[in-house]
Amino acid sequence: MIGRLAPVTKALEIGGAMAAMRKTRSTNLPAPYLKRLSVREDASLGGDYPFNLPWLDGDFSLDFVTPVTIIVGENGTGKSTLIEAVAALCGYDEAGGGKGYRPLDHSRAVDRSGALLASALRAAWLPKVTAGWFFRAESFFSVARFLDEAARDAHAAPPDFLSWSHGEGFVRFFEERMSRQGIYFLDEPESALSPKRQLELLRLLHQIQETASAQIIMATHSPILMAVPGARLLEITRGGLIETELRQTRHFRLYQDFTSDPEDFVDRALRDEI
Ligand SMILES: Nc1ncnc2c1ncn2[C@@H]1O[C@H](COP(=O)(O)OP(=O)(O)OP(=O)(O)O)[C@@H](O)[C@H]1O
Repeated sequence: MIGRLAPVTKALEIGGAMAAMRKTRSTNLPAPYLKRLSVREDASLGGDYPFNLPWLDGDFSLDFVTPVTIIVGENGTGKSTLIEAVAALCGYDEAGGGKGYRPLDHSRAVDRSGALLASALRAAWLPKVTAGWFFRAESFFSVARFLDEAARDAHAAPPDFLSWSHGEGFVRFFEERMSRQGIYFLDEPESALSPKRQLELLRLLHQIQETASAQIIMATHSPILMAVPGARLLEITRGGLIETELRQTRHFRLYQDFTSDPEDFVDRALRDEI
């Protein structure tokens, strides 16, 4: 009797798992889901920040053609503002978190520039996905605390990302969240990660790029994270966003210069010759 029931139980378990997976997937189409970003015809550009960013004009548009899109550029070129704006346009709080999460106290002057810029933009989807996350290193701790409190309120086990080191907590968080279908925004995720931990994130991003199981839009200064095979690398400059390659980025060339002869590099840097 047991022998006959076991396969039935197994089949039920597999059926249950598949049903659960189907429940968390809203589409069988591959990423990218957000296909295009463009400026609304009725947007009034110019004037004050963020509408005066040098690359933003009426013709600005950005096509997403790969599951993983990586945005690079110098400090102050507008990467964070752009990521915040796209995240806000997709329904995320510009302070970071999941949809509907308001983990930060917005009464205390959190910058609204991303949401402001979102009002000038239009998004085209195929299909529109509603799951995902906006990861910002600076708000990770309040988000993690919020997740623990929300789990406790629901009498569930808290995810407890904070009882790990910063880097370990970040990587655990990425592994847990980004294994699900959705759109994920990452703003400089390397900030708490050692180069070795960045490799763990690189592997995860590579898997997402290969399987097209989620869409990632990430701003980074890390040459390791820029190196996801197959991902589209865009450099943000005053003139706009241009497609580039890892070895052409200033970040890569600078690190290459440094590692090939650190003493000479530092010497030149101290004389302000780099
Ligand atoms: N609230 C604000 N008011 C006015 N200017 C701002 C404001 N926030 C940012 N800026 C300016 O807008 C530009 C873009 O800022 P942003 O933070 O998006 O750059 P970034 O490329 O993400 O830089 P980083 O690499 O340092 O994170 C910068 O010149 C910055 O000084």
